[in-house]
Amino acid sequence: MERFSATYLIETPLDIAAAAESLAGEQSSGTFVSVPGETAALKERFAARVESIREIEECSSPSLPGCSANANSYRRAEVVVSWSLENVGYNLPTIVSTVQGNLYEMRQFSGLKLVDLEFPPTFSSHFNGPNFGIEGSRRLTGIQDRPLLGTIIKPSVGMSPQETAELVRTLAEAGVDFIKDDELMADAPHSPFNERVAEVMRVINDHADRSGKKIMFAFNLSDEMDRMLDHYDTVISHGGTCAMVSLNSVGIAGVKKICDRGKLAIHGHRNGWGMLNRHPLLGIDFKAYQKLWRLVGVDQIHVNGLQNKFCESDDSVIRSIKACQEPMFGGWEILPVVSSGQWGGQAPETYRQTQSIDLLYLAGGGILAHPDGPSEGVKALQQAWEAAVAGLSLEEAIVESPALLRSTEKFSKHLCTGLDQTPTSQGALVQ
Ligand SMILES: O=C(O)[C@H](O)COP(=O)(O)O
Ligand SMILES: [Mg+2]
Repeated sequence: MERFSATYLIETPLDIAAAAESLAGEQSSGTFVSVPGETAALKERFAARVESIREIEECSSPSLPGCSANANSYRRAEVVVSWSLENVGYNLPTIVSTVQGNLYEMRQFSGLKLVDLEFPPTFSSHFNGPNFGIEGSRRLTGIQDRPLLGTIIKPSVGMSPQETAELVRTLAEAGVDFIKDDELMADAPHSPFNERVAEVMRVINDHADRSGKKIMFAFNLSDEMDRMLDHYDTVISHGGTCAMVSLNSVGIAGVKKICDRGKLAIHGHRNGWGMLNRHPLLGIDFKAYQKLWRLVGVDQIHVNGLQNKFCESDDSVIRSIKACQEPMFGGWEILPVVSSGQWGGQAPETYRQTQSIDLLYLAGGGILAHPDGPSEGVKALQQAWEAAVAGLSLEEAIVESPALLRSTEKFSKHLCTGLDQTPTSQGALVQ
């Protein structure tokens, strides 16, 4: 029977091999004590296996509270554990409970992070993967030879459907490729979903008729299941091409049901990510996280951005972008969504470090709060990316682009760029 595997970064005061065996036991046929039915034959077939252990380093204090031993030394190691597919079948919620379930609460560990996942080839025929991904998102927007450039409706909450549509009109005239609802706006009393879709799509369809360019708008479906399915149909009936879901709030099964419909590109917003990843010795690394969402079928996924407004380091963002662009089962690329405090000034460094234009690059405040208005904000973003791909630095780019110069004057002072220089000793491990 095929096996799937997970790689963990663990920290423990105990013997590493013994701690890893406890993890494998708790996450398969074992518990805190052996039970009569756990025969040698059953274990042979269903017990998780510790495949490898690579010791990394020792530290003198625990990274997390709640560890059983009061020790002087804690050891860190990378551990690979595998399970037979016979334990779970192709059941994604149960696979998640297997690889990231109760193990996080085990007293044997003072730190535990899921860093990678490997699935056997039959997963590629059982799951669709992204229906659109990078290539399909390009096809739907008609943009082939540069990053897709877009924005987020702001203020995130408080605008009526008509006001939202007016803003969309301005952005359309300015030449934006993509617009999305904020994750805080779904089906609010002051902006009912169906009404917002009707108003916004009228503007987008008019603009497409006149210019031939259809802007992709990611309407935020996130809600209870039946309403999400109804709202999905609303987007289709108005000629929309994309819908957004808050991945962590809607959950694996809900998002999969949406993706399986296969008619709209699905924009995955990962709000709540800090809770899953901010601590270097707890949670899940993006490398593993994005693989789960590719299995679910998400087409576009957020990765923050360089010099973002949050705490994620630039190195971590670059690793996330590259993880999305790495094929899974020989394809299934997912489009990385660079978003968080972006305004174009980060474009040269983003391109220098990724050498890629397969990005959806979003600036909310960075376009809408441009000192000369949103149209100039869009122009600044476009010119920043033209310069970036031509190999220019930001300093060289602003000589050519007055709009980007104005952005630089306004936005660079808002962003902290020193985070990379101050990782903790733990942060240096995995951030
Ligand atoms: O949903 C998002 O991606 C954020 O709201 C980004 O907004 P910002 O560009 O203003 O940081
Ligand atoms: Mg947002």
